[in-house]
Amino acid sequence: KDFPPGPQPIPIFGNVLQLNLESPIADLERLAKRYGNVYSIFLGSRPAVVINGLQAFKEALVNKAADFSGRPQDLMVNHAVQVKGTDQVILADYNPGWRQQRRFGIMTLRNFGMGKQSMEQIILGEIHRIIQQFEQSVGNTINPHRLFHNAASNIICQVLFARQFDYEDEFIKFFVDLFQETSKIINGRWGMIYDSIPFVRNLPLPFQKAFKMFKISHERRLELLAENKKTRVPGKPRHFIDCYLDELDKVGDDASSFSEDQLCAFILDLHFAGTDTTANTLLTAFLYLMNYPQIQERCQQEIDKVLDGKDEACFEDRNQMPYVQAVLHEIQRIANTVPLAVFHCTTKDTELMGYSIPRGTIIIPNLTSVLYEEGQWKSPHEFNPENFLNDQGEFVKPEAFMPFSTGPRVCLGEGLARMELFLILVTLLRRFKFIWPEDAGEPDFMPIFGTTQSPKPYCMKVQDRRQGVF
Ligand code: HEM
Repeated sequence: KDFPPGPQPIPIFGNVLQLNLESPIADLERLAKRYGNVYSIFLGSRPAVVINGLQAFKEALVNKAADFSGRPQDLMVNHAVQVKGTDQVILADYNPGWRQQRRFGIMTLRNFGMGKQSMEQIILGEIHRIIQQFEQSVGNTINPHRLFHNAASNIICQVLFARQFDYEDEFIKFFVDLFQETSKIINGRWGMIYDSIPFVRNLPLPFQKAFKMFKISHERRLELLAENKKTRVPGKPRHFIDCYLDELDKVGDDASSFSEDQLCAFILDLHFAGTDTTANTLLTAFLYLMNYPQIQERCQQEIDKVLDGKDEACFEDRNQMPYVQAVLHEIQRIANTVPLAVFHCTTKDTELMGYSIPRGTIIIPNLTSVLYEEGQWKSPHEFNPENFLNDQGEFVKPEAFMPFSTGPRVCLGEGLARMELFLILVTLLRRFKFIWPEDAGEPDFMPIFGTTQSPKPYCMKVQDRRQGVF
């Protein structure tokens, strides 16, 4: 009674056959037009409520945060990722253990230099590698797909365990493949089928690949932990893993949520969440900047002016770059990198915009609906930095800008991600001009859907902006 309305489900399948599983985004938008901003769909026999638009987001994820911040526990992603009953962090339900782990994670990332010099140094160090790769491609075309994934992965690896891998290293290759492939499976066609139709779960269907890859990834993380323990000096942390082990020494694993298994899970969460998201946002950035050359050029003018006489950019410089800030935010808005956030779950019987929603209902926060919401943006459906500029040309951030979601589950790595995006973009635009190759045809801006969505593979032509100057 009073459950949100939605399309009529059919037995066994619920509504999954009525959605385009290649990308359900357009169908979800169509359903919002028909049923309103809070409506229901059935994943097999499981009810889910889709939340759309800023108002519903604020009411659910902020004002009623305690009711709407759980995580479902019986989806493919839980079965594939969870090890030995650990809670993970991303997938942990709304409970004291999750809160403890999350608080530790935020604090440790911050102390390791989130907003401080050392994190900047890690990022700038990795940028040198990216530059080297681009230098080799000057005058030619390059597919940057793997490069940005490697770079994002390497940055988070240095934070987690102070290792910077060669881009050809097996370790980095394995994890980048794992993240790219499984992020497309989890919320994609096969993940939806697994979640909706329990009797197919043991069949040899493509989702089995995700299970296998996560199992291998667990073994690799165990090896990494064992190696790290050989050189660790308690009380002298070198990176995230050491900090965690120090904390474990302090609090013990009996009465706390801290344990080595939980650490192993935490590493995967940060490595996964920190790679595919940032890399795909960067790929979207260059796809658009190449195809809007006047916007790229205006960024370069501002960058040249602000960085004049400086060797390197720093994160603080963003305050002098309103246009670059506007472009970067517009890129994140249009990229819509995590289109359905991570599914939430109600922790108790609750209400939303006049509807009753029982405890344990899957909540799908449709971030796309907010990032493209009519009435919230000057140009909701176009790539236009004016969405983030006022009449005086100053940078402004509308409330509906929430690519990192909102509420207690808001992205834990937002600070790191924002620093990476700014420094990488600014440093690369200062040094190179990126050109859409003449023979590349019309650009295809329609992303490939997944938990994180990515642009279709493309090539870029690279020109060194210093040539002719020196
Ligand atoms: C452009 C880059 C990124 C975007 C767009 C992004 C977006 C998101 C979104 C939408 C969520 C789900 C929030 C929700 O459930 O409501 C999330 C969660 C999370 N993100 Fe990010 N993220 C990015 C980068 C990162 C990085 C670099 C890290 C790691 C350092 C990270 C770590 C996490 C974690 C651990 C969570 C789970 C938080 C929790 O459940 O309490 N993310 N992110």
